Amino acid sequence: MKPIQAGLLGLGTVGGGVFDVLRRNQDEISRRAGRGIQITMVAARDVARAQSLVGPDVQVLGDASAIIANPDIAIVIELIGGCGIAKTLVLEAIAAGKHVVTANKALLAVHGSEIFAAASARGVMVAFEAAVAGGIPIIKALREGLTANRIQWLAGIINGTTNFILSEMRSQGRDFDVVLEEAQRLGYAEADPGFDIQGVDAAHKLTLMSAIAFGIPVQFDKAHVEGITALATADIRYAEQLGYRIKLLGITKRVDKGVELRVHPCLVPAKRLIANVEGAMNAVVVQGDAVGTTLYYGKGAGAEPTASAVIADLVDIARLHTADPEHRVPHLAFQPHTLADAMDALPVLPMSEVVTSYYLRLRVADQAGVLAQVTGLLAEAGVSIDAVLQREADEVGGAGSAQTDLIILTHDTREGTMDAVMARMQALTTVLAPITRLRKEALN
Ligand SMILES: NC(=O)c1ccc[n+]([C@@H]2O[C@H](COP(=O)([O-])OP(=O)(O)OC[C@H]3O[C@@H](n4cnc5c(N)ncnc54)[C@H](O)[C@@H]3O)[C@@H](O)[C@H]2O)c1
Ligand SMILES: N[C@@H](CCO)C(=O)O
Ligand code: NA
Repeated sequence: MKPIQAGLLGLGTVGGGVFDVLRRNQDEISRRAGRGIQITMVAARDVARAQSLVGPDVQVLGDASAIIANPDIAIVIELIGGCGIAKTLVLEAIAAGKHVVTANKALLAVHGSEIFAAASARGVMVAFEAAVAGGIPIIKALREGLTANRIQWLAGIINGTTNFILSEMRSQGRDFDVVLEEAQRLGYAEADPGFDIQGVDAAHKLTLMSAIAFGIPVQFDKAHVEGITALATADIRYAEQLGYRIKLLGITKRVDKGVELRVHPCLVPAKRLIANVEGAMNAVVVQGDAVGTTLYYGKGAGAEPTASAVIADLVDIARLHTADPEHRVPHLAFQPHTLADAMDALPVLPMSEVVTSYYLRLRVADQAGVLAQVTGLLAEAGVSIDAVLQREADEVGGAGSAQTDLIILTHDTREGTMDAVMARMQALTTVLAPITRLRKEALN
């Protein structure tokens, strides 16, 4: 059989990795796919540079649309990123009847409904394993491996850049900004690293996993998104003293009233495997009713780990493209006509309805009665306390300091209740700075 031809749009970190891995492992890949897979055309901004990277056998153009229009190209690999030109090109490829492989989680989390509908109508596949947790085959696992299960929840470290920053801050005491620069140099960070550190990238990935886990449409606009920019090293230290690690987690959970969809820094018991996922590594824990808890771990960013996922999608397409579209795995695992009803039955809940436990840090006046005032307000609101840690004033503010840190861990509480009680605590004259609130999850 003749090799299937692909056009690659964007020869940056991931595009370069795809090109290299496909060339290096082409024999094994074609033995698996049943035919060769060749990138015969590349679109790049800097054509001369790209041509020198890919060699003379590959045609390099500045105009991506010309590649999409080429009748020999069956698969378009979109590795430009973002929701601008990338969206136009993906829709153009679908309209031209080309299958699409993309690592672009921002595009699919925001415009997935439109893109998947267009692809289904045209009978083409949009494959996106690389968009979530890089090289970890989590889309494959959720869509196919766990298909027997009613998924109850999943939680993951799904942004390598922030996990790298948090790991280095905790274990080496390094500064946030210095580690972020290193993550950018290593090719982990998004083009706009604000997406990483503000939790947006993790929320894009979580939105896609949530849709696949529960059979609901992608609803990025309903996700609760918090990043790590407000996290203080003091909190990382206190969490450790209490037996926890702080991780930026994406959590989606099926509860009675609907689905939780949230990204925020989170205390996780230090003994959990996921608490020990360090550096740019990713991990996703999935709880299914039949299988129980499963854990997926690996490199979530970087050229070749991400290329591994892109090429897996290319192989799937090479095998499946002649199959009747109805026999392919649906984009979001569930048959598309069932998604809207499921959304009514499982609405994404506002954060005020989420029930979780909390870590609170209050900078308070070091005087008698403050602890009683604060715990009194929690008791009045019906919030039960799990642990209290009070630092010596000298440790916090230096010798003779009149301030101290009070750290409180709570049992499960509705977020709306916690918001109200925090407002009352904040109004106390003995509370001297904005209260830090982090969530805490047992993940068992
Ligand atoms: N870097 C990672 O570790 C990683 C991991 C998973 C997913 N992703 C996703 O993969 C995609 C690519 O990321 P990246 O890190 O390789 O980015 P990158 O910035 O390194 O590469 C993007 C490339 O696209 C090129 N480009 C821009 N506009 C173009 C156009 N109109 N025509 C042709 N080329 C154009 C740029 O010049 C650049 O070389 C993004 O969606 C990103 O979110 C990246
Ligand atoms: N910027 C992303 C790349 C992988 O999607 C990360 O750091 O995880
Ligand atoms: Na993946």
